[in-house]
This record gives sequence, structure tokens and C-alpha cells, in this order.
Amino acid sequence: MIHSRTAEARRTPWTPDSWRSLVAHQQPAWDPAELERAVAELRSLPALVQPGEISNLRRALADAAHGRAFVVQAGDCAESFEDATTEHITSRGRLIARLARGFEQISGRPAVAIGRIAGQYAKPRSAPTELVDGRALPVFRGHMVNGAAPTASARRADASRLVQGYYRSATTLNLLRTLHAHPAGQLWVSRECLLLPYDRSTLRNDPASEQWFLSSTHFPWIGERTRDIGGAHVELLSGVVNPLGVKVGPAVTPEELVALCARLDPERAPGRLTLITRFGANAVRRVLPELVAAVSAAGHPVVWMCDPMHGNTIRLPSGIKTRRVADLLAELDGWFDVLAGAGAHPGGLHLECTPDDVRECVDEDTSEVGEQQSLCDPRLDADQASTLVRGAAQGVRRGARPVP
Ligand SMILES: O=C[C@H](O)[C@H](O)COP(=O)(O)O
Ligand SMILES: C=C(OP(=O)(O)O)C(=O)O
Ligand SMILES: [Mn+2]
Repeated sequence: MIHSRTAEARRTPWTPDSWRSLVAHQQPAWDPAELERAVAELRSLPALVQPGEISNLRRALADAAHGRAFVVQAGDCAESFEDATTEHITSRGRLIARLARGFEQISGRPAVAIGRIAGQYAKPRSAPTELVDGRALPVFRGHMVNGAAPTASARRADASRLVQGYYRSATTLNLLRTLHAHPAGQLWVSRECLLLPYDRSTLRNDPASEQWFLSSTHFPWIGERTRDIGGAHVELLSGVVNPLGVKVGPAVTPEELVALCARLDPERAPGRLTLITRFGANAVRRVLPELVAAVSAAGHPVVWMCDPMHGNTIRLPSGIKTRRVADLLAELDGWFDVLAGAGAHPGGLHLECTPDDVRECVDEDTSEVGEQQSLCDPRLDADQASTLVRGAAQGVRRGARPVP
């Protein structure tokens, strides 16, 4: 990532639009008139989540920061508009709830269940274009931006998709609330904060507290490619009261991470900030110790969450992406060991998974990979996801009951 280093000293006060003067990474080339129409409509539409829910989630995440609970955050890499159906939403909600319950049964620690769902429709990409039959096409950026079909017309950024995505998020969340609303098993929703005009148009001011909140998800996170401290994503989310996640890859320096914590968690409030680390099995033991030491020394009570998916992606010669469960478990093991060594609490696990019958990730042997049905990254199937959750639950138990 290219970092624009806006000097802290030059920072003007936060407003819902203060991000506009800053560099915005990973934004599609919208048609300005179409975008204006979409955001005008979105700004008049109801909030999907309410401030009281956001406070409750912050409390649950504070428990995770203190080692009294553990987050199980899971779902598709990219949700599909076509999958916003009763059947698909129900099976996804059930899988996440089942993973959380399975974690609790093995670990004895309460789980905070968060879906990558009800709005996970936008993707950051490694390159803006891809070659299809020798022709460069804009890359697929998620259904809130364009279509996945490899044609120029499908790949055009279409701002009316922002509104379609809002409505699909609303119906998805509505069904999830019906299925998982009881207080003990509440399912929270999360997504990457990526498309800034959408996020801006779903900011709302809570009249009771006069605080701003992002009303289109409970738990937004900033991706590895957009966590520029001087960039627009960090600026926009710094001013909302939602709990925030930040993805952190192996190139981050301790100084950079502490600066991000200072921007996003200036009050050092447990539950405010979750650091979702995604280093890869080979890097986690080398990179994580210094980061945990620096963040702890700076006094930020973050939730440390392990995303074993995004640092372990393998691109096969066929072009298909896959991941080996063995690598994911190795990263998870290293992550637990480092946190235990640093005296920090393991706070959560972040997975890309699906209840559908797929073979996008393999146990060990990459020749076993099947057709990639995912719109973006390879997902675990339900059994593979359970294996990871079991690994996390066992890691928590090991930490909770030290060997004499
Ligand atoms: O989760 C998403 C992917 O890791 C991200 O979109 C990058 O994918 P790409 O390298 O295929 O662009
Ligand atoms: C894009 C993603 O992750 P990262 O930002 O960590 O690469 C993702 O979670 O799908
Ligand atoms: Mn992904």
C-alpha cells in the first residue's frame, strides 16, 4: 500500500465529510451522476442497526478484550446478491451460530457470534484489471460495484448497485433477526468498510447521544489495503461509535500499528478496536510478538483476532485460489503461542466459510481442490470451519488452564 502521511498536526476536526480531502484507496470509477442519485436515495433510507445494539456489541467485545469471551466472526469472502434468499441466509446464519456454540462447548468460554453478512458486497483487489482472453477487463469488485461475469458491460461500476446492496442487507438482516434475535444467541453483522460514498450515506447521528454511527452494519472493519493512517477509510471510521476492526498484514510496523490504535482508539476503550491479524503461517511467529508488545505498551486494550485465511492464500497454476487447512491451523497455533508468551488474551477467530458443499479449501493436498464457486476467496466448508473453531477452542482451553 502507498501511504499518504498526512501529518497529525495538520488534521482538522472530524466531520461526516472530512474524509473527502484524503486519499481513498480501492474506489471504483463511478459515473458521477449515477453515484449522486444513489447516495441521495441512501441518505433518506432507514438505519439498519441501532445505537443500542452497537453499545451492546461494544460491551461484548470488551469482554473479549479482557479474555472473558471470544469472537467467532465468519461468513463469505464476498456475499452474492443472488444468495440473498431465505434458504441461503438461513443456512449461513445457522452455520455461524453452530460454530459459535461449538466453540463454547469445547472452550467453556462464551462466544460472540459475528457474521460477515448483510452487506459484505464490496471487495478490495490486488490489481484494478485482469486479463480475460488477452483483453484487460476491470476486475470484479463485489456485487455492490459490478457483475462477476467476464464481460466489459458486467464489469462497469454501476452505482445503482449500492442501493440494491442496501436493500439486500436490510432483508438479510431482517431474516437473521427473526432467526437469532434472542439475547443469549444474538448474531451480529459485519462487513468491510470499503465504498466510502455508501458508508458516508449510511452515517446517522444518534439524537440521544449526539454521536455519529455507521447505521449499515454493527461492526465495520478496514481492510489491509485501505488502512492507510492518512487515508479516507481511517478518517471516516475514526468518527463513528461502532466497534471497529482493522486487518493487519505482515508488512505493518509496530510504530504504524500503534499510530493506528491512537487514531481509532484514542480513549483506550475496551471493545472499541479489534486487530484482525492475517500474517500467514510462516510469518506469524516472527511478526506478531513485537506488535503485541508495542500495542500493550501503548495501553490499547484491543481484541486480538486471528484471521488465518488471508495470509495463506495459494494461487494454483490454473489461476484458482485455494488454502490449506494445515496452514491455517499452523497460523492459529503460532498466534496462540505468541499471545500466551506476551501475556495477551486471544480474543477471536475470523473465518471465510460457507454451509454450501464446496471444496475450495483443501486439507493439505492442493490437487484435491474443486471448482471455485466463491465470488472471490476460497472458503472453508462447514467441517473445515469446525476444525478451525475446535483448534481455537482448544487454544483457549490451553491458555485458561496452564500446564502445572
Ligand atoms: O478477500 C479478498 C481478497 O483477498 C482480495 O480481494 C484480494 O484478492 P485478489 O488478490 O484476487 O485481488
Ligand atoms: C479482503 C479481505 O481481507 P484483507 O483486507 O485482510 O486482505 C477479506 O477479509 O476478505
Ligand atoms: Mn477474502
